[in-house]
Amino acid sequence: MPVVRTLTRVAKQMTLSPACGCQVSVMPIRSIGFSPRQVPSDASFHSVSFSETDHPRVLITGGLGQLGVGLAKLLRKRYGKNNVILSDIRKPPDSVFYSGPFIYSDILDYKNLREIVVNNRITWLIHYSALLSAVGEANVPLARAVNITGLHNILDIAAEHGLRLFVPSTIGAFGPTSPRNPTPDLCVQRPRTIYGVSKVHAELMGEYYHYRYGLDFRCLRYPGIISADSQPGGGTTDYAVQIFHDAIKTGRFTCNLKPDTRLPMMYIDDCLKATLEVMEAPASSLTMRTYNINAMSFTPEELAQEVQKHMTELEVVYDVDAIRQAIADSWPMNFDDSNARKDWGWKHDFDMAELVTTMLNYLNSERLAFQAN
Ligand SMILES: NC(=O)C1=CN([C@@H]2O[C@H](COP(=O)(O)OP(=O)(O)OC[C@H]3O[C@@H](n4cnc5c(N)ncnc54)[C@H](O)[C@@H]3O)[C@@H](O)[C@H]2O)C=CC1
Ligand SMILES: CC(=O)[C@H](N)C(=O)O
Repeated sequence: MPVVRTLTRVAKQMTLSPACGCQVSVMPIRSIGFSPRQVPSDASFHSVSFSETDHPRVLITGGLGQLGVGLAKLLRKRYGKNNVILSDIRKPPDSVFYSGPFIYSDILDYKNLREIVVNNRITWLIHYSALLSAVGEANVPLARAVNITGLHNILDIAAEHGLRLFVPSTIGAFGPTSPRNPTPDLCVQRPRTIYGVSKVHAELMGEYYHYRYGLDFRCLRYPGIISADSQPGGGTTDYAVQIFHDAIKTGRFTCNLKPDTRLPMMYIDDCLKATLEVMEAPASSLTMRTYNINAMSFTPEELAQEVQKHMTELEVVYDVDAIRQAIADSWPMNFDDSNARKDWGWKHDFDMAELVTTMLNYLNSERLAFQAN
């Protein structure tokens, strides 16, 4: 029985392969004769490995959210405009549409995804599509479909075509029984949101595909991300973006979390830098496939005080949203990212003071430009 023999060999390799994940191609899909979707073993004939091209050919899913456009800008600067394709199910604004390749892609449509990967000779896939924590709780069936079924499509396409795959996870992948201050990479993960559950599932499935099929899966657990030129998509950490907009527009901010709710946070430039760095890191430097990354940790009260150093007149009131508060109370307060710092040299640039100055400078200059027109 050759199939049984092959599987026995594969099983032996699995037991022998080091837990570090340094051997990327321990079990190529071809060696077991079927891909995760049961396609014939030669179905990946059209895949293009990174070494065959000067630059990776990158597809970003869910690219019109808070993070995708900024990441596309960074990657296009590095790899060339036409080597980075943004995709989403929404209509892009003119500024995005005319800044580089954009394509419609619904991650729930497997055939369409595969066609995009094949026709555009994609080698790296950055999977940003998701429903975040608060919107996920408001629509659990949709969150389950996009975050879990969609991820399965992504994993299969990536494994079938030999892609390097990045899937972000989050502080939301931890729950009330996790150590919260600090939260290490490896500990109990029992989140209580569909978002968190789907992200733990993504971490585990990605790592499983790595060891089982040799998928080059890379994952960072992002903290709450703060950006000036893009809006957050419905998360628990959104208050830390909204405070800046309201401070500039009205001088008054109503916070939906309690003043002493401490959460890990990061400025978007650091988040995108980390993503690029982990994607470029040699596989031999990665002792794990999923890393915490962090920059700072603060409460709404501490953030408000820092903003008030620049805008003494800012008034902050609290009107707590019970659902968001319960989520925040189950998440890490401080994130231990020592493994990322040790393995691939992760280092953040923005602390809270730098973040606040940068956000206010950006939004103020935007307001002045708007008034001048
Ligand atoms: N922004 C943050 O603070 C954090 C984000 N992350 C993760 O980073 C990734 C990107 O986050 P954001 O840009 O903030 O998210 P976002 O919510 O702003 O954007 C998500 C995008 O996914 C798209 N999408 C929804 N359903 C889709 C489908 N069926 N097919 C294709 N696209 C679909 C939406 O149209 C949207 O543009 C997500 O996976 C998120 O979980 C993780 C931790 C923190
Ligand atoms: C931290 C996240 O994953 C996101 N910003 C959310 O609050 O849901």
